[in-house]
Amino acid sequence: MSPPTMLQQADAHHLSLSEPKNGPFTYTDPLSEVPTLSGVDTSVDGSTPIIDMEGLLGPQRSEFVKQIGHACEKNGFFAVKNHGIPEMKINNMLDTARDFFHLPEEERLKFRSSDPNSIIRLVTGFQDKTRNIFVSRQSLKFHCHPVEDFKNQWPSTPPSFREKVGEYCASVRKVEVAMLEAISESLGLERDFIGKILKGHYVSINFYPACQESELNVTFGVRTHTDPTLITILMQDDVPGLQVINDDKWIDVNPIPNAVVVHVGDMLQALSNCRYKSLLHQATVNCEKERVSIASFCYPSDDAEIGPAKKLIDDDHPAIYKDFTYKEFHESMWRVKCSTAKRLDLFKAECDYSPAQAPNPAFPSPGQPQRKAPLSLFATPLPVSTILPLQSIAPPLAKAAGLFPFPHTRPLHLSQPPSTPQSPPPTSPNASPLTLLSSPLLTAAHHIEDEEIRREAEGQ
Ligand SMILES: O=C(O)CCC(=O)C(=O)O
Ligand SMILES: [Fe+2]
Repeated sequence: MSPPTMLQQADAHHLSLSEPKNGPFTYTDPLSEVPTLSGVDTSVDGSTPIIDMEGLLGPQRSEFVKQIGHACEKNGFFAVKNHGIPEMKINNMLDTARDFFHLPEEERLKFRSSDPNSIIRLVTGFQDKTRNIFVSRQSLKFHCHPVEDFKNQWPSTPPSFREKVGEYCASVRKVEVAMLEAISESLGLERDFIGKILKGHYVSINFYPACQESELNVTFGVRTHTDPTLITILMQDDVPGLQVINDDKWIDVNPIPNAVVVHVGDMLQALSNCRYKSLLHQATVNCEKERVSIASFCYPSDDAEIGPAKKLIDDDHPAIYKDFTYKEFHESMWRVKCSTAKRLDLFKAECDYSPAQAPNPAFPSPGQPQRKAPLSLFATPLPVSTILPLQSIAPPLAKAAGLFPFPHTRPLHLSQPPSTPQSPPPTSPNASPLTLLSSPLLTAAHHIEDEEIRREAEGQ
């Protein structure tokens, strides 16, 4: 018998770590709760607002700015055509991404890292045993602005990786800058208002293998989350998979050839004083075809002040958030356990909790022992992957948080109950966000598992 591969070894370790325990389960996150398998409306074509970026360069600019503002406010996302990224660069990027994920696993595993601050890291699929969900996305995440500062740390195989990825990243950066200018203007702010705090750009190459059936309940490509960004620019190949919440419905955002999709992220929600809401989205997997998407996350500099823009605050629109720095937000994201749709709540004006009070497994303070990286973060834990017609829940938690205007919530149900049911405590609609925080009573195994789930959910 051949020796186990690195992934199989890591998987064995993962399974031993993540056996569900009976300890107190203080963390409830309906957004990543078990999805429903039916009863979800998906949209008809035509529900994706499409912006022609060329319009921003012409005499009708203000009209296009208005369209962008409307799409951010009403939908939280829009597609952009004529963005100026040459088709060849897009195809090269998608091909290179596929080539990378078709490399032997040893080659890919060179990039695994437990450090959320590392320049580059590989994250693979995992099983959330508590909820009996398999999350199939594998992703290579890396910093890329300016390209020259980072590309030496990117893969040298496939041999064209650095060149092709560098070309795409440099082009997509121009779109980000142009979009942030238009978005600033759409809020009535100076054109460079958001650009002035813009710092990096981080890419996640997402690879969703084609799935087969297994006995697990549900497979997600990536679970419901918001992105911790100003905006995210997503390029999809031709395989559908992206779904977003819109008007209380999950809708498919099917690929439009050569168009990118722009999402509102958490930082823009804060800056805009909640006028633009961070987009809840997820990705499904496909039975027959693998899928690739390229997410470009643009984020502010560490010391950037991210409160609501002063111009957007008045008696009718009091500040919903305090001023905080991106560094504080980013650290709290790893420090505090809560769903991605709740993490901004810790910075709400009325919230007197300091995220710095929570222990931080990812950034230990001096004297706090460094947690060993859960191998499961990097392992593809299952030889099989599931595919069921995946749909997900409407997010009652987001409704409770006042984030999204859901007139009703859908029931949570499964075609069959999870094999290891674990009931979270009931969440009252008026519960303070702090009821979702981690508890020191949480067992180590839960800690690791939730940490892992959160990393995955954050689109990080
Ligand atoms: O692949 C997709 O369509 C979504 C990916 C995503 O949400 C992310 O990388 O944050
Ligand atoms: Fe995302």
